[in-house]
Amino acid sequence: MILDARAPDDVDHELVALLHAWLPHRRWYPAKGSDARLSAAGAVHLTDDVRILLVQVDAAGRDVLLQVPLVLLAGSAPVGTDRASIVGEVGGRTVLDATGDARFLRAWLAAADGPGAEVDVTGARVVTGEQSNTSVVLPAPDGTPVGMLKVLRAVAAGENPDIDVPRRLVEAGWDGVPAPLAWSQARWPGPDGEPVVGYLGVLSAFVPGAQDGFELACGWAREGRAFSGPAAELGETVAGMHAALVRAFGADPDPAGGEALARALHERFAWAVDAVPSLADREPAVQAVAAQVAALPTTPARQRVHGDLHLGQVLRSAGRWFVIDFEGEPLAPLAARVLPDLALRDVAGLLRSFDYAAAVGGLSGAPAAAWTADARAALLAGYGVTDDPTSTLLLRALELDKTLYEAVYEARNRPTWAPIPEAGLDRLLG
Ligand SMILES: Nc1ncnc2c1ncn2[C@@H]1O[C@H](COP(=O)(O)OP(=O)(O)O)[C@@H](O)[C@H]1O
Ligand SMILES: O=P(O)(O)O[C@H]1O[C@H](CO)[C@@H](O[C@H]2O[C@H](CO)[C@@H](O)[C@H](O)[C@H]2O)[C@H](O)[C@H]1O
Repeated sequence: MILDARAPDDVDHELVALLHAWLPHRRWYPAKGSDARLSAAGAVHLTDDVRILLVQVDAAGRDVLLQVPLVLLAGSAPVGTDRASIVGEVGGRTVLDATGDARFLRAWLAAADGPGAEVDVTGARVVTGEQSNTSVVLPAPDGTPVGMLKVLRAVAAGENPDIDVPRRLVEAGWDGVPAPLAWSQARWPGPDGEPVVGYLGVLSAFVPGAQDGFELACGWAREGRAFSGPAAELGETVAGMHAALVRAFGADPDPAGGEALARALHERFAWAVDAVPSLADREPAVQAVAAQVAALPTTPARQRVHGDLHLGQVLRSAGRWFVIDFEGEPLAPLAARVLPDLALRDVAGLLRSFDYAAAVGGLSGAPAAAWTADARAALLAGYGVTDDPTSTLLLRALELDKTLYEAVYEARNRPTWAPIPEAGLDRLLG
């Protein structure tokens, strides 16, 4: 079923006024630190007291349509309500963030497509953490977690790789991804007023006992324990994922050689300098890497990839790795995130993650270098990357590209972590 958004009413406009104060403190708010203009683009009325507000966020250089599910309660918030979920008050009604609310979840599941799952919405638990979206654990009636609902925060018209790709991977027979169980879509007026359809969220099979790969790696780094075993298995898992992506979506030969990649690196650099002007003095070194890449007569075929693979996107359960979050880089436009790309981009993303895990795990200097070197070698061996000059250069260029992205990401979201990509640039640019 496709849910239709209604034109915004007076209550929606009042709700947006309330959100001015609440949204900037949400981890998933995409325009932190900039002076954004918020407006109501429409609302899906799930029940009389639950609505999904679609909020247009216009910030310098960024237009995002945000999904904000809200409950409007008569009277004050019930005792025990998490303070962070209280948005404010409108017309004598208390406004709550609805993502973990049984009323919202019941209505969401009733409107969703897919095989579905039997869940007890009253036992829902919102996951807190470093997220671009909001995830909710849903238990079965016996209390065992059965599904993970991801409420997408930035919504966009068209296919969503975070739903489409896992579905296709499961169809291609790959079991390294949690299977999508239910997904929901809405229709709202697009920029030219014509209706467009996009995804609101997806419920995926819950991976029991899963450990976040980043937390796991940070823990091992903190203990000074070599990560080569899990890293090698992760390399094998990613190789299996890439093979399944080719089965599902095919692959295109690369007619442009290294020039296309070099151009993309220049563009990434210009984008990064625009956001973080202090990067400008890296230009000669970035250009030198781009020039080497441009001289490559051929590069490997392009295929669908994960696009933002890092240790926070992999889960370890019962000695196996699972890959999640196929949304691509949240700071990139959707059209760019679904283009075929070099499979090595995902490998480079994981290599970057080892730098983060070492730093967050408290390692620096020679112990950090030794820990990351060991994990890197194991990942590359597990994946099957050979150390020929072309692969080495491609990986360096792709790591550089990712590090520039991270410099912008950290400046916008976690400025205290900005030294991690900064050190990465020092390493990659010599
Ligand atoms: N299917 C799942 N089973 C168990 N835990 C999951 C599942 N999917 C996600 N998670 C947990 O939720 C967190 C956030 O999920 P993710 O898809 O990365 O969201 P986001 O796009 O907001 O970053 C993950 O780090 C992981 O700990
Ligand atoms: O998981 P998301 O899709 O929200 O990805 C974004 O946020 C990530 C951080 O949560 C960010 O990843 C960077 O930090 C990680 C540690 O927190 C590290 O493991 C990654 O290597 C590093 O890139 C990701 O870049 C961003 O798109």
